[in-house]
Amino acid sequence: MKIAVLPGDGIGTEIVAEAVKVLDVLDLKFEMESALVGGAAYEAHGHPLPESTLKLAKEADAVLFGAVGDWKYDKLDRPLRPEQAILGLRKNLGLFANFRPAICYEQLVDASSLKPELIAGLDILIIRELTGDIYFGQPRGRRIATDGHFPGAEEAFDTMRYSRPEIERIARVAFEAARKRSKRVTSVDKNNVLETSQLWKDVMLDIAKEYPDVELDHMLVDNAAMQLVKAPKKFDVVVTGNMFGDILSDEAAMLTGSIGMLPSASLNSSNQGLYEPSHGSAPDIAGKGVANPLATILSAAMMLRFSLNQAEAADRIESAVKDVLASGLRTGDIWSEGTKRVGTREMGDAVVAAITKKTITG
Ligand SMILES: NC(=O)C1=CN([C@@H]2O[C@H](COP(=O)(O)OP(=O)(O)OC[C@H]3O[C@@H](n4cnc5c(N)ncnc54)[C@H](O)[C@@H]3O)[C@@H](O)[C@H]2O)C=CC1
Ligand SMILES: CC(C)CC(=O)C(=O)O
Ligand SMILES: [Mg+2]
Repeated sequence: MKIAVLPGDGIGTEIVAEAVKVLDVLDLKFEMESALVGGAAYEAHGHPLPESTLKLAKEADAVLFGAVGDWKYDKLDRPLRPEQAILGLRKNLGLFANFRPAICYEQLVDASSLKPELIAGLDILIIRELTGDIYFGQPRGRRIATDGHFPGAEEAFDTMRYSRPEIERIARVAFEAARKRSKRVTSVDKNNVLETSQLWKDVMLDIAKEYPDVELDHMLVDNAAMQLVKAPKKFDVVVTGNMFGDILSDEAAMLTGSIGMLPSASLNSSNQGLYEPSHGSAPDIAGKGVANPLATILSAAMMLRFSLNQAEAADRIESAVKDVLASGLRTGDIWSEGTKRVGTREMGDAVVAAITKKTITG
């Protein structure tokens, strides 16, 4: 088994180092190989997703990814921007199904700005379609106005596009996931305005016929954004398109205490996966040693469970994370009165120590 380790930029390198430390202590039989990606790869090789990095990712059984991007690359041509690396990996590996579980750990209920009764016991699974929609639709581009009325004015356009097969396969992923949970799926779209969303809803209704044991409801995305903070526990499995899922999952992260707590798994049809925290490279805190590594560590646990057939090891990581939170250690993003503030490295060390202690005491 081989894991491609792609730390990327900003806090990516800091948090992935902690996840690797945790994987190392499990003493499992796999090989890890690292490569540059994003801005780091652009600096070294002139491209955010060099052929060698893509090849490593394709050949690996799983990819552990940090984050890419920095404001300093904002003026680069789009194909050279660091974010194209993660989009390119998703597309090239066919990672169409993105799982973003928003779980509020008991120990973090008080850290949230939401009322405890709203989030205690929260366990939502956001399933985001990841290789279609406006992030990939063609044509896209910019036009210089030529009519002379607005000399130099520019028009820019992107294309929101979904095909029936793309929606069918993500629908099945959501219904299958719901079967293992509460048997409820909420499909989120904007069908009152968008053609793509009308197709999305039609296809969801069609696929629902294959799953008579699962209840399907539909919600418009603006309402869903509101309901997520009003009554989050009413949701169980949420299935939505690429852009809406991007936005709603960052919102849902705050129900768990912080964006630093939301892991993710992006899978293709052969269960090969890329595992990354839901957040970005956080240039504002990069290099300070304060980023929360738990979303990445929990993503590594998802990797063990989904792609590497190591469910027991995944349980050990998740249980260690709970122990560490119970012991009162917190990075700044989840800190609250009465808990102990620690940095990225100390948090990773604490998870390693919790795993080691459990191994020794059984
Ligand atoms: N998958 C990826 O590689 C992603 C890359 N990005 C890129 O990341 C860069 C920064 O984007 P932003 O919009 O600032 O989003 P971001 O998610 O990087 O940061 C948003 C806010 O959350 C905080 N934050 C994020 N992760 C944290 C952690 N683990 N611990 C503590 N605080 C954390 C940051 O400090 C910041 O205040 C951009 O270049 C963006 O394109 C953004 C999202 C995903
Ligand atoms: C480059 C972006 C689409 C990454 C992002 O925000 C995400 O996947 O959550
Ligand atoms: Mg995002």
